[in-house]
Amino acid sequence: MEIKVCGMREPENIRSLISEVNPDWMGLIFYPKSPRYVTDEKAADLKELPVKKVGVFVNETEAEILRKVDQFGLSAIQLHGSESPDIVKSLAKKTEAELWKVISVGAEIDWQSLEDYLPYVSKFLFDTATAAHGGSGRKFDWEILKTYPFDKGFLLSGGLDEESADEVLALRKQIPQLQGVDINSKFEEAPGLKNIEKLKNFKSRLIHAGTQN
Ligand SMILES: O=C(O)c1ccccc1N[C@@H]1O[C@H](COP(=O)(O)O)[C@@H](O)[C@H]1O
Repeated sequence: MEIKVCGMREPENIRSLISEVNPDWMGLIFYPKSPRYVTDEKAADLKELPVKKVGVFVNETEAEILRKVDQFGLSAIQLHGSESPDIVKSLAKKTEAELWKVISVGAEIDWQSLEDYLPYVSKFLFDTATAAHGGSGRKFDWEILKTYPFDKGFLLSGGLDEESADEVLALRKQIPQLQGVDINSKFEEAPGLKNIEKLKNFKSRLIHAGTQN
């Protein structure tokens, strides 16, 4: 199971995250309206860190996304707005960073509407639909994912907390394309500042329980 810890910002907190939690991915939010927004001044501190970084963007221009990939040394681009397949296709021609398309889940998902993204994305990420685009701390009804029709892997997101580990593992037994989780606001002391003990606890529950089954 992959673990992405999103919404990181503070250098000391990031150092602890890398040395004590060692997640597969660390997310930096480049959406100016987010309380977890990472400014350009942080680039020098963050570029060379020994962790794969994912930039989170909401309907951002292509030029700005590509600038941030270079400036922050991003390994993946998480498109968390209403970016069309054409935008993703165009980005795919211009960067080697992985492209992840977020699908905001409300009552239903039109699976057919995801087909045009398939050639260009490394994975999908399912999050709860919210006016603020992300970071809602709310789960959606995961039952809907049992009808996921593609082989492409995806991450599960939206309000995951320490208690979610067992449920995630149970879901994975039914949906092998569920390749990991993205965790954020439920592990925070303040926006952009994570509780390292909670993260360690969640990871060990996910890994330990995963090896028992
Ligand atoms: O966290 C934010 O502020 C944010 C703002 C705009 C787009 C995405 C954002 N975060 C992403 O939201 C999901 C779920 O977060 P949560 O667990 O519900 O707090 C996660 O993918 C973050 O990358």
